Amino acid sequence: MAARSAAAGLLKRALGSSNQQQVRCMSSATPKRKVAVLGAAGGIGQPLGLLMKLNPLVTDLSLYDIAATPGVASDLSHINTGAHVEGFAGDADLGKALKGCDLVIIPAGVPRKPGMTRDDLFNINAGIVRALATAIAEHCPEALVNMISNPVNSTVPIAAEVFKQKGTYDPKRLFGVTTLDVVRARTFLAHKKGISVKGVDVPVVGGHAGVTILPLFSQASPKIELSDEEIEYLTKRTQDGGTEVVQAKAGKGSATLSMAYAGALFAESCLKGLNGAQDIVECSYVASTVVPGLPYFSSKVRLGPNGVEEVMGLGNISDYEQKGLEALKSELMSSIQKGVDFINVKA
Ligand SMILES: NC(=O)c1ccc[n+]([C@@H]2O[C@H](COP(=O)([O-])OP(=O)(O)OC[C@H]3O[C@@H](n4cnc5c(N)ncnc54)[C@H](O)[C@@H]3O)[C@@H](O)[C@H]2O)c1
Ligand SMILES: O=C(O)C[C@H](O)C(=O)O
Repeated sequence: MAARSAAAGLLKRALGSSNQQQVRCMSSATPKRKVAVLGAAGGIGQPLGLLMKLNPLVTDLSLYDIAATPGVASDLSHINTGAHVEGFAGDADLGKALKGCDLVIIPAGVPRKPGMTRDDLFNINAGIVRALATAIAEHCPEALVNMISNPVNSTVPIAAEVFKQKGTYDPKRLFGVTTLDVVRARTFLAHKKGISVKGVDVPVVGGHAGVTILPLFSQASPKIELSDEEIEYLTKRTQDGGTEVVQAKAGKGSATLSMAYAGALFAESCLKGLNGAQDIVECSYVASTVVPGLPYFSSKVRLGPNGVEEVMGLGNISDYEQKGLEALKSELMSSIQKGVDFINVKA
């Protein structure tokens, strides 16, 4: 998948060659791209802002949070890469933060503590996402939206319903970010088999919570023989990856650094697609007809100038994965419905 080369690019940039980058960024061949991070002062928002500041595809970086963004923006603005950085704090500034954006990344909202499910975040995060989606519809209706805020299985339908009400909905432009599941599946597979993670890829389909996360190890590349026990272990570990971090952080939040990395990979692929690159494929949770009865589903998606150019099917999956697919349907559907109802059903 394209994310692999993007990963190499991110690392190369993070390690140096920033002067070269600046020159490339200013070349007339690179279109101007404004990217906003909403929730930019948070655990994900700050390192994600850093990674976007290092990305030569970003010409303007708009950092928004309810507070503290001027400091984060001032800090990042001293880095000698091309992106112009501005910080915006509070409701009154949200419109300015969004105006002219090509891509809006949303890691705003509360994270889990041990013992919580992602759905336990719904009551707080649903309202935050509704407010941010409303502002996007008003100020940058054509931007691509990368939704990180949990529960992703519900926050994507929430944003979609807001956009529908505002008359701006384009299913090609709204993405639930599930890249961290792919990043984990690659890492866990490589570790388990004692091979280099370079070049390892694993599609992950379904949604982004517990059993709705369905890694397809039968489609891993390179082709790797796995026993039933290994598949069971790797599947569970990928599904529980977020909980593993929540428990290790012991009350101090959930994955932030690995999420910032994954979010930056996905955002870079979106920007490359917008800029006309061919064959950029990522897994993402999008409006879908891949599984009848599930209006949103994560699968491989081909990205391009319009956002989603093609939602790809599941391909051949193993009997074990087919069982996993059956097992995720009811939970995923009820999370989707909960998001839809939050916008449409009056309490
Ligand atoms: N999709 C994924 O794979 C994935 C991975 C990790 C975390 N997450 C989710 O990302 C979210 C953020 O996690 P975090 O660790 O960065 O949390 P955090 O608490 O460290 O940061 C969240 C930030 O959002 C800000 N915020 C709150 N309301 C806002 C609003 N209305 N507008 C703008 N900003 C607002 C807060 O001020 C804070 O700075 C959580 O919901 C978490 O569950 C998703
Ligand atoms: O697990 C969480 O709550 C955060 C995120 O969804 C993750 O997968 O790390």
